[in-house]
Amino acid sequence: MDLVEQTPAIARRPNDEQQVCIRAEVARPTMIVAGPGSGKTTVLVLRALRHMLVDRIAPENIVITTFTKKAAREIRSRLIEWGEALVDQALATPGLDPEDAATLRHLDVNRVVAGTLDSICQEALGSDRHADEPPLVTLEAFAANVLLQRRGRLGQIFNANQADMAAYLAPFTFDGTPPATVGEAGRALVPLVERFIQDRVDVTAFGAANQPLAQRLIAGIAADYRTYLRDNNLLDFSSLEEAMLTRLQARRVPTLLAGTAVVLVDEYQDTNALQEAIYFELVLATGASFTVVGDDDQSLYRFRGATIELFRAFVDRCHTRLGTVPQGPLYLVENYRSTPEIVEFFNGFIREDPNFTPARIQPPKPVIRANAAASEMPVLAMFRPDAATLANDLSGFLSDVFRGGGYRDPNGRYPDLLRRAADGGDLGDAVLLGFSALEMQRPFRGNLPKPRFAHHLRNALLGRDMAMFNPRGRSLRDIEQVEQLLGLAILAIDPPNRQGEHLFETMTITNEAKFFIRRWVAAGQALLAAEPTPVYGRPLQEEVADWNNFVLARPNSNPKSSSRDWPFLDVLYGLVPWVPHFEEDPEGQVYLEALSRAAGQASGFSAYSGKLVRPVDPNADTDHGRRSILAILRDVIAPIAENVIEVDEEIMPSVPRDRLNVMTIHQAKGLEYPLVIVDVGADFSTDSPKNRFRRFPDTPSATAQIEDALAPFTAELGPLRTARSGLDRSFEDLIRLYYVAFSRPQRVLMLVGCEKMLRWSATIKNVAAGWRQDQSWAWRDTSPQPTGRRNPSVVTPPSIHFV
Ligand SMILES: Nc1ncnc2c1ncn2[C@@H]1O[C@H](COP(=O)(O)OP(=O)(O)OP(=O)(O)O)[C@@H](O)[C@H]1O
Repeated sequence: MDLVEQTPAIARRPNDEQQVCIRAEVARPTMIVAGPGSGKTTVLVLRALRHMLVDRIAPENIVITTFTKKAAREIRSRLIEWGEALVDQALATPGLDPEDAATLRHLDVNRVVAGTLDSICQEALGSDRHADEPPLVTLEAFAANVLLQRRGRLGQIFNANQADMAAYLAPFTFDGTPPATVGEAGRALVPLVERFIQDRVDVTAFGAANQPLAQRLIAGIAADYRTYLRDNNLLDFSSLEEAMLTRLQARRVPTLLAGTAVVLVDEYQDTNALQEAIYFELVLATGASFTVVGDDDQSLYRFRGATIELFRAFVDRCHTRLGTVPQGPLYLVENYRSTPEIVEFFNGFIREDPNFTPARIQPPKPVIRANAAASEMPVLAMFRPDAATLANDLSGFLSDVFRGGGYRDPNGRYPDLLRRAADGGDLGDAVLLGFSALEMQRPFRGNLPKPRFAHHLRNALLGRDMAMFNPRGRSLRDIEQVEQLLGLAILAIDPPNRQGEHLFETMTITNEAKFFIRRWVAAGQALLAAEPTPVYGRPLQEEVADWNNFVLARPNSNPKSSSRDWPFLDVLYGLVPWVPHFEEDPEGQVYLEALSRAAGQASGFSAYSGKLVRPVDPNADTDHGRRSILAILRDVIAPIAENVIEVDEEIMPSVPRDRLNVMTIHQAKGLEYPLVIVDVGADFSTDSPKNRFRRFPDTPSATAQIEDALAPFTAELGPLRTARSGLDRSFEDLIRLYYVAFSRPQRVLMLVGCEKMLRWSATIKNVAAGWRQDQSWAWRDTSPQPTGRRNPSVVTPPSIHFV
């Protein structure tokens, strides 16, 4: 079997269901519900094209929203590719009306408004300001955390009421432990405060006098924070969407959306209450037609407020809010993505646990069926005693498939040779998906972080001359080149010869931050001492010395002295040429974007806007130059050292073809690959309570607990969500997660894990490996054995072939 990507849909005739919805009336909302790979996104794209080509709706009046930037790019490229093909074909029609021909020639499909709802809100509100209005700045989560601490007075309040606050926030932290520092409290608080808006919580009732002290304090912190944002024209992601809703409710539709005639929403199952309100108001304000597509079994974003019940009740909600009964649900039942063996596997998986059934859409949607002929390639599985052995064997398998003559089952159970596509197939046709993409375990109680499977795999691949693309696998602060660049930047703006000490040593920042900053400075010093090759004849030492002259107000003939101030970004970019990894390596480019974003965010909330100011008296406490350095250290450098800056690999338009792409399952939503490897438990070698939340939770997840805590104050959502227990919802989330993973492959699905999970008497229970919530195990054949025969030592599910 060659690992070839499937032919795109446009090459074939859409199936009947798709034709039904393509012919749907424009004015009535439409709901399409269908399983994975059935063409939901394809329908949206075709529908948009039909509106442009048949209904003559201008592209800029069509809005398509999707869940990730990557999916938005995918939709845009399909629109352009298929749109151009259709236009060419139409133009070749004999006797075409000249007016129609002129319209077709001028059609610019690129003008369709396609993106995530956040990005569309950002663009619509940002481009709609009056000339005298200050620009809106959207804050990232880390900046929101910093501001909560400072402007929401979290620091003082937390320190004065630590026992109450820590106990209240404990269930909402990553591992359920009470936050010990203000930074940790901030991290637990940000999602709660965002939800106040996303879930449209009655914050007055939440913080009322009869409520627990911690709740009252949190309501106050949130109020101060919101006031600060409002007064300073700052928005976090939830207030960005809220601002859009307010405009729409007041019928002040932003110019970008004013002419909207069509609203098409992909992945509607992950919509939150605030987003639902935006869609309804946009439709009411513009009279646009409204189509949503989704799959209740693929809702993954509960932690961002996604409320599957809104999708399940779409028909009723449309009726109530829009006053019209939508068409649907319409079903798509054929899967055009995967082989029948894979479809059978994920169909079985989603129906495995009877406790999951009530969480699914009612009436149940039809079971998805494969459109392709049988491939004779079963679902594969590779289980090994430990993560290092597994990494080694998996890299050997990948090397056979993508670099060698192909992989053949040594036992001849499936006759086909598995190999890369003859026409340009490469490692980029494969993806490794897992619960997390992290390559190191989180440090626990001061222990050194231990390498995880993805880390072993990176090394094993390197050993066979192959590489990985996993920028999110490692923390920014641990990357060798990031250490060097930030070390150099600190040496440039905060040289040690200021009364014998770096300024950062005198600051009240966390010990964690200081620890990493010191490490970076040492890395920077080492690079300086190594005297790297000059760039265009300029030695690195000179670049650093010039910045030193600027910040210490020394006479300086260099152009740097000419300006009154310099954005810290210029310091970073000035040093980048001596650390070529950032320009040459795809992972390096992603890291540089994250660093630039951290520096850029400072312009929105930091004193001196993230700029380095020329000093007058560099050693005086009141000097603005000196203070501007402190602000950069506190608002840009310290957050990176505290590991709160997220790496966003979505900025890469495409992953290099010669690398194995590693992603979280969340990121893989909506995507497809010829070969998908799903990590179902490579690092689960014991039944450790610490990793139970990833495989078989014994307590409700942090997100489920936040939902429970807010339920009494969200009159509408609360009862909907809590109809199922927090623990049930945590199980549901895991089932949906792995269902999405198992339905991504086009040709081959391979599960990888630790052998101990397969023991007949295994204690490492794992939803991804067929365990049901009632502790029974689908992979274990419990039918009565003939007398005298003992149970085998390991389970061997019939539908999976172990390699
Ligand atoms: N009618 C069709 N004929 C042939 N191929 C199709 C058809 N519809 C969709 N496809 C192909 O099937 C694959 C899956 O389609 P699509 O991504 O639209 O499915 P989806 O329902 O949105 O999937 P998911 O829910 O998993 O995101 C794509 O490669 C697409 O090109």
